[in-house]
Parts: sequence; structure tokens; C-alpha cells
Amino acid sequence: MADAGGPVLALTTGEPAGIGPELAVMLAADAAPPARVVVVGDPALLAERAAMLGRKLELVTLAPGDPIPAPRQGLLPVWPVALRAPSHPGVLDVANAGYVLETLDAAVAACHAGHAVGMVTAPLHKGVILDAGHVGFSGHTEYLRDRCGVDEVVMLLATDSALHARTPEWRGGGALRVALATTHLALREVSDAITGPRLARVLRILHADLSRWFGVSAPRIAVCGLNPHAGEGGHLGREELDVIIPVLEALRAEGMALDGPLPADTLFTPRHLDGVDAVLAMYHDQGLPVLKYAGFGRAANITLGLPLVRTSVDHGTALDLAGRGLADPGSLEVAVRLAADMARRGGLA
Ligand SMILES: NC(=O)C1=CN([C@@H]2O[C@H](COP(=O)(O)OP(=O)(O)OC[C@H]3O[C@@H](n4cnc5c(N)ncnc54)[C@H](O)[C@@H]3O)[C@@H](O)[C@H]2O)C=CC1
Ligand SMILES: NCC(=O)COP(=O)(O)O
Repeated sequence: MADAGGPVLALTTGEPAGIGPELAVMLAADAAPPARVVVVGDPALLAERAAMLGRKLELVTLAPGDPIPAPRQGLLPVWPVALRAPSHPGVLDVANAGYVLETLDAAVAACHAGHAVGMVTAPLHKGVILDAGHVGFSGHTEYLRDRCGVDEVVMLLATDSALHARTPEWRGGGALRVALATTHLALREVSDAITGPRLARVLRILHADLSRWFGVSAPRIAVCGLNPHAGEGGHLGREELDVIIPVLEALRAEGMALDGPLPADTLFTPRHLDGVDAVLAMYHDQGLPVLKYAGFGRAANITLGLPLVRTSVDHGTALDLAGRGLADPGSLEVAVRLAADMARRGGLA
């Protein structure tokens, strides 16, 4: 939605028993939100969490398509979705899995209808959605891929200072962008999932979207090996020789600037990161611990390959903190700012 008030972003509450609802409350109660945000969720839940945290908040219930007011401290527009059952902080209830998914569907529908340019998601709990019987659910990333009807998406996490910089530089806690070749998979399934065609699709999306959403015109990407020492010439695994190297060679021949495959234990050091715009890790816990060490609480998660902007926080539902006002809202603020910037840079606003 392109108009003078700035891009409209739909913010889903995520798991109602987690910290998502109170982060949405903090976003609007503690300062003017950094963009025009409308929360997709249960207004009574938000009012209850605001009261629990002692925050003053005016909740304005609207329908998709209604004008969204300019951001102002203390004001939170809401597109209502009703909880299926009362929700208590820290206590998961399978009954509310349908609520969580309905908020995502509503946000996607609003983007498709042009009522929002993108969505920002507060964390959901994958386990409770699976326990509720949504077989195969593995996260927002894959759910949004299917809802948007695309074949492949890429999860990218970026620390705050990497969101704008042309070239992230490592300063032991500095700027970093890390994308994943595989996402929510059991470790024993990772190797089989790293096929040549998949790796090529992931690299093409990463390359194109670094340019589209981040303004990096000729991205340089450093690629991790899968095995220790990138396979040690085939002695510690053959995925590098059989799959990764042939894909990198083919894409280099098309003009992509790709380093690697490099041993993942030393890739994340200043010499190898110098001049690199993003790192591609082969699996979740190869890349994300480094990213979170560098910038937990001031990083965001971005889904590349979608026809809409989607950002999210760098953390989960933190059930241990829910309802206590102890959660750090930093990552949500980064995710909202980034989504607005991406929409502008990508020509959506
Ligand atoms: N974007 C999303 O929807 C995400 C969802 N998850 C889901 O969240 C659930 C819990 O996952 P965990 O691995 O326990 O990760 P978690 O991020 O919820 O918690 C890990 C640790 O970080 C702390 N923490 C998390 N967010 C914080 C914040 N904003 N401020 C201060 N401390 C914070 C927690 O208290 C806990 O000690 C799982 O179901 C997971 O799948 C995890 C990551 C992202
Ligand atoms: N570790 C990132 C994560 O679990 C977030 O996944 P998603 O719900 O954004 O797909």
C-alpha cells in the first residue's frame, strides 16, 4: 500500500502464551512505532497483556482496508482475530494453534489485497501447532512459502548494522547476514536435503533478493561447507565435492561472486568476511549461533523469495519470560524498521 503515511505492515501476535503479544504492546506503548503497524490478533489479549505490564494503550479495532493512522505512542490499531480459548502467559494450549495460523492467513490475505505491503511476525511455537494436528508444520518460513504459492524460500537473519550496510564487517559482535540452505530439519536429514538443484535455487534467491530488498547491486556470498574442514578433500564427507563445488562453479560461470565452500569454523572470521555481503550456511545451527552471538536482540529474520515483505524477530516464544515484562523488544523494533525499509527499497511503498 503506497501512500503518504508510509507503508502499512501487518504484525501478527504469534503464540498467545509467549512474549509476542506483550512485545506488540511495548512497541506501541513505549514510543511511537517506527512504521504504520496494524496488529493482527485478539484485542482482548492485547488489552490484558497491556494491563499485566502496566502499559497504557488505546486499541483501535479496524477492518482491512480501513485507513491506518500514523504511528503514535500509545495507539495500537488492530485487525481482530479471536482467540479460540483463553490464553495464560507461559501455558501452551493446542486450542489456540488455529488462532495463530488464522493471524498468518489474515496477514497474507491483507498483503495480497493491497491493504499492507508486508508482514512482521512475532514468534510462534512450532511444537504446539504440530501437537494440535497440523502435520508437517515447521515454521513461518515454510508456511508462508506454501501460502504464497512459491516453490522455494530462503531464511536470512541479519544483525541491525548489516541491514543497510553494503558490506558487513566483522567486529566481534558486528554486522552480519547469514542465510540457510536448509531450515527446520532434523540433523540426520540435512545432508540429503542439500541437493544441487536446491542449492542453486537458494543461491539464486539470495543473490536476487540481496539486490531487491537490501540494495546490494553485485552481492558477494561466502558459502560454508557441510562437513568439518569442508570435507577435507573427501576424507570427511563428499557433499562438497559431489554437490556444493559443482553448483558454485556453475553459478560463478553465470557471473555470481561466490567464495567457498569454506570450512565453517573459520569462515566467520574477519579475513573471510571482509567484503562479503552474506554467508550461506548449510543448516540452522551452523549459521544461527554465530549470528545470535553477534547480535541477539538487535537482529531480524527475513524470508527471501516471497512476493511480499516478511520479517520476524530473532528469538522464539520465550515462555519463561511471558507476561512478566522482562522480554527485550529490540528485535521486534528492528524487524519493523527493516520491513518498512525493504518495502520502500523494493518499490512496494
Ligand atoms: N520467529 C519465530 O516464530 C521463532 C519461533 N521459535 C520457537 O520458539 C519456541 C521456543 O524456542 P527456544 O529455542 O526456547 O528459543 P527462545 O528464543 O524462545 O528462548 C531462548 C532463550 O532466549 C531468551 N529470550 C528469547 N527472546 C527473548 C527476548 N525478546 N528478550 C530476552 N530474552 C529472550 C529466552 O528467555 C530463553 O532463555 C520454539 O517453539 C521455537 O520453534 C524460535 C525462534 C523463532
Ligand atoms: N530459528 C529461526 C526460526 O525458528 C524462525 O522460523 P520461522 O518461524 O520464521 O520460519
